[in-house]
Amino acid sequence: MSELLPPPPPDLLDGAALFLDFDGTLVELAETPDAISVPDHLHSLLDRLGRALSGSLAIISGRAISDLERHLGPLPIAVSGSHGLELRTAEGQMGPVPAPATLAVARDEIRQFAADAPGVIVEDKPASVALHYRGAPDREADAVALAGGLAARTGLTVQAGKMVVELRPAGADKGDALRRLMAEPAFANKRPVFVGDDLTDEHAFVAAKEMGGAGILVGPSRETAAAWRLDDVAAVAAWLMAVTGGVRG
Ligand SMILES: O=P(O)(O)OC[C@H]1O[C@H](O[C@H]2O[C@H](CO)[C@@H](O)[C@H](O)[C@H]2O)[C@H](O)[C@@H](O)[C@@H]1O
Repeated sequence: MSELLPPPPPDLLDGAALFLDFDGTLVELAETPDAISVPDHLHSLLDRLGRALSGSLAIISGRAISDLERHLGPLPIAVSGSHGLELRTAEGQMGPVPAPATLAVARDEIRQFAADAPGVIVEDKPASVALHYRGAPDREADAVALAGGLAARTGLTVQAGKMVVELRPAGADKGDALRRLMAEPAFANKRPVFVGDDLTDEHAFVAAKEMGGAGILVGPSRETAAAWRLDDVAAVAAWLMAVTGGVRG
């Protein structure tokens, strides 16, 4: 049970490869996907972490890589987007997995639903479509039911998140992205540490644990595969800043 999860120890990143989630971990959640504010310290923090960890640093996000770079600028580190469906390493880009034809059906029906639901937002990604109801929480049950019905009809998978349901092809998840990145030379022989807040991050917590590392849950306690916990985005930044100076790569 996660109730008693302690904060991560200061030496956790010694000999580690670090994988960071984005929304709710590096940036505060906002009313809409585009309304986030990237903290001023983030670029220098990522830069310092990358050097301290000898390059074994990656972002693994549910956002599309192009969307991440729209907010962060060109990323000089390894990155996975769309919950593991897209991956880019120093050697180049893999994916996204080809969008199945049924995704067009899901996009259409989700757009129709949103057109009649003020506050609901549709986010198109290369191989998936997300339906955000943070702006209309009373439509959660309808959104979840629509996603479930579409999944049953199209064979797509539902990815639930914070005030969002997403329809995506089965296949790679964040855990798979972590495993694939750990096979890259920059990550070889390291111990993976994944930091994340959302349900989609549980796949990566499991993968990190299986590979001899650990997960850090961000936010309130819940049932989780993570071993450590930090309270919020500010606590993540404070911990990363505090440990960066002392990391022995
Ligand atoms: O894996 P992550 O990097 O944490 O991305 C997860 C999803 O984040 C975004 O949605 C969430 O953040 C929005 C901005 O704060 C918020 O408005 C929304 O309610 C959250 O679900 C992003 O838009 C999604 O594509 C990501 O899958």
